[in-house]
Amino acid sequence: MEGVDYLADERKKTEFDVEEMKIVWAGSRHTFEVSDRMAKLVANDPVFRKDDRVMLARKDLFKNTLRKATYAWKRINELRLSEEEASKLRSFVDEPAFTDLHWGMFVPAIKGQGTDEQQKKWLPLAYKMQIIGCYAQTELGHGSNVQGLETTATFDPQTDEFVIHSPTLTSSKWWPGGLGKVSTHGVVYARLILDGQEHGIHGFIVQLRSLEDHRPLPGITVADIGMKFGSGAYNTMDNGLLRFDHVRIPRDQMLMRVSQVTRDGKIVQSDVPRQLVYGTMVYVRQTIVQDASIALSRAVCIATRYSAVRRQFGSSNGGPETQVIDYKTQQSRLFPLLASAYAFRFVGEWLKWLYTDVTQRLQANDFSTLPEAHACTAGLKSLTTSVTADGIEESRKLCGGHGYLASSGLPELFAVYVPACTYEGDNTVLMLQVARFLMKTVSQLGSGKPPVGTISYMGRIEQLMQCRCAVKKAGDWLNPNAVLEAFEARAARMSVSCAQKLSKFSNPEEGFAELSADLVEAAVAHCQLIVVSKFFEKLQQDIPGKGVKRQLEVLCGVYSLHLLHKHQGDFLATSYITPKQASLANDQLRELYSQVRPNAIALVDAFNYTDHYLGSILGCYDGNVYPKLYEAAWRDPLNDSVIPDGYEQYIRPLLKQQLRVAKL
Ligand SMILES: CCCCCCCCCCCCCC(=O)SCCNC(=O)CCNC(=O)[C@H](O)C(C)(C)COP(=O)(O)OP(=O)(O)OC[C@H]1O[C@@H](n2cnc3c(N)ncnc32)[C@H](O)[C@@H]1OP(=O)(O)O
Ligand SMILES: Cc1cc2nc3c(=O)[nH]c(=O)nc-3n(C[C@H](O)[C@H](O)[C@H](O)COP(=O)(O)OP(=O)(O)OC[C@H]3O[C@@H](n4cnc5c(N)ncnc54)[C@H](O)[C@@H]3O)c2cc1C
Repeated sequence: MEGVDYLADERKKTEFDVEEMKIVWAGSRHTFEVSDRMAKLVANDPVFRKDDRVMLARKDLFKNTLRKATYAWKRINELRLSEEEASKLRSFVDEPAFTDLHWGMFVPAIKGQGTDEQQKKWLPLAYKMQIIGCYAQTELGHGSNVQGLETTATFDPQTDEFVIHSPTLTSSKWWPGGLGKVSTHGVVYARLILDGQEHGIHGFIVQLRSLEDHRPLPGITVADIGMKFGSGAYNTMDNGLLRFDHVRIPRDQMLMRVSQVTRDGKIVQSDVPRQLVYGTMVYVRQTIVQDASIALSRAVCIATRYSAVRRQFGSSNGGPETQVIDYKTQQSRLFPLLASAYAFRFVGEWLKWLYTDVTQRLQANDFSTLPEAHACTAGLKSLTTSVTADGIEESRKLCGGHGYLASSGLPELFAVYVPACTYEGDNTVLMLQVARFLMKTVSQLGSGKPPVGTISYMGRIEQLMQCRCAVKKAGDWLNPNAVLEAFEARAARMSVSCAQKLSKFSNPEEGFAELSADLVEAAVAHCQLIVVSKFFEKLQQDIPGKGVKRQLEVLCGVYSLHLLHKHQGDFLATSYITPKQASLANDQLRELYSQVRPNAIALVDAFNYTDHYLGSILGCYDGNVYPKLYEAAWRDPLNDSVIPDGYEQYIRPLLKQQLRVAKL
């Protein structure tokens, strides 16, 4: 029935102020209002319909995306939206497109690595979309190993130009989003060669297509790399391949904030560290952490609402069956994901602050916090995307058979999201960067330079190596200090243990390679500690609204104790806790699930997602799932006719043949 709220009884159980929780989730009242306005604008505009996306063939799908992206740009200009509003509007359109790379990587690369003059020349064109750009770094042969890229940029002093060339098949650029069919320009990463000498990887602005007729410029071969995982999903994006045959660009199109090439072909290094060539990746990793909480919360919202609607078993005296959300097994799979979504939201907020802080310091030539910013963005990108990708798949299973239907929204969400574990740095490769940072920190302990920021706990290494958990009863695990010390001791001990093993190798690189699986585990422990500690820091803020802080305390407990339970092997092996204390943590966790239960629907309502954005029948706000599933089945093109196409050609002859066999 239209207008009936099938989840009304659930909403009546709520013990906190949902409207205030929406503000906490959004980050501020202002952000909430902007998001809410942009989400509704998109949801109410039929051009942004997306329920037919998974049915479209690639060409139609791609053209449809072009239509939506250009219409979104038109609306942004007509309504004179601010940068913040425009970015929100694009995210609610919820369809990967060339514009993501243009705004998300091409523009930031020029901003971060271009000189003032270069920014003045290129940014106005990019801001008006008079040129469209991509980020062309990865090649067929190398993605993770950026130093291994093969494209060359050779300076020709005669003409004052760089010659961009792809010397091998494996040097073909491969994957850049927006490159395949749309981009007119790219920031292309290549090995700089001056007078026969190599000078490492640098970024160059290269025009790829004519601004008149969109044809590739002379010497350029460009195409789409083909279909990717899933239907709909990331196939809206034209990931591309690109080859250069001695393509010439003016010298001033090398991005020269980090190093400059002079008219006579000499390289001049500025004070800026060379790692800033990787700066765009640091920026995007930080945004990916913020996006992880969005993707996970969408999946959790769908699974939570459906778990309250779905009933199986347990009817007594003809009464209703049990809501599947009441099964402890369902809660133990669902509520940690709900808590993780909130945890990632807060750590993402903090990481954005850290990134802004490091950017301001870099502008003042203070490079001291760059290694920590790299380790935090790399590690948290890796941790949050892995948990989110697994969490979306778990949410699908939490919805039983119906979760496998495209109309649940979960298969497409998974297919769109899962490459986040690979792009912007493979998650294992990134955790190894964190491990390097940790090993360096341990080796410098006692050098008189105290570790700061997220690594400051290492400054108390002696205490952390010796302390023992003081928990005596389950409720003691609600004490933030007990939880924090447990995570600090576990992380510190795992790092020190790796460092001790490493010191036995005469060749440290060999040791690092041999111990890399243990090192990744130590890095994960460190990153989980960061997330837990940022959740506790959030709770120290003034949080208004009836019961809001209390709910967040419960979720923080669920997040940290479920990690403790899942990784109890680490905590036990490092001898910080006893088996009895591990068991008490699990008892407390079960108790916390009971406290989440009456608030579960309100906790996902606080994400404030429109039905359009969720794109899921199972997750619709009113919970009226069954009639909607039934109607959606009838909308499938296979049901356009009672007798399917192909009946005469295949089914009829088959049945006839079986008849003949039966007669024999
Ligand atoms: C609104 C926004 C929307 C978002 C839009 C986007 C949507 C998303 C769409 C999808 C878009 C997908 C788009 C895409 O996918 S774009 C392509 C993304 N590609 C990658 O992420 C490649 C991954 N590989 C690397 O980053 C490097 O090559 C690594 C790091 C693995 C090694 O590298 P290398 O072999 O050179 O280094 P080293 O290990 O010898 O270390 C040397 C030193 O450098 C330091 N170091 C290393 N890296 C950094 C750094 N970054 N900042 C600061 N420092 C750094 C390091 O700590 C060490 O320091 P020290 O120990 O010597 O002191
Ligand atoms: C959807 C999508 C969009 C993309 N968009 C862009 C884009 O816009 N621009 C762009 O330039 N690139 C883009 N990429 C490329 C992406 O950045 C790379 O694929 C990514 O960095 C991983 O590199 P790789 O493919 O070389 O993986 P590989 O490094 O080949 O990884 C293969 C396996 O080897 C392991 N491995 C590799 N090195 C090590 C090591 N040192 N130690 C231990 N294990 C290791 C990895 O863990 C992984 O299991 C995109 C990729 C995808 C999937």
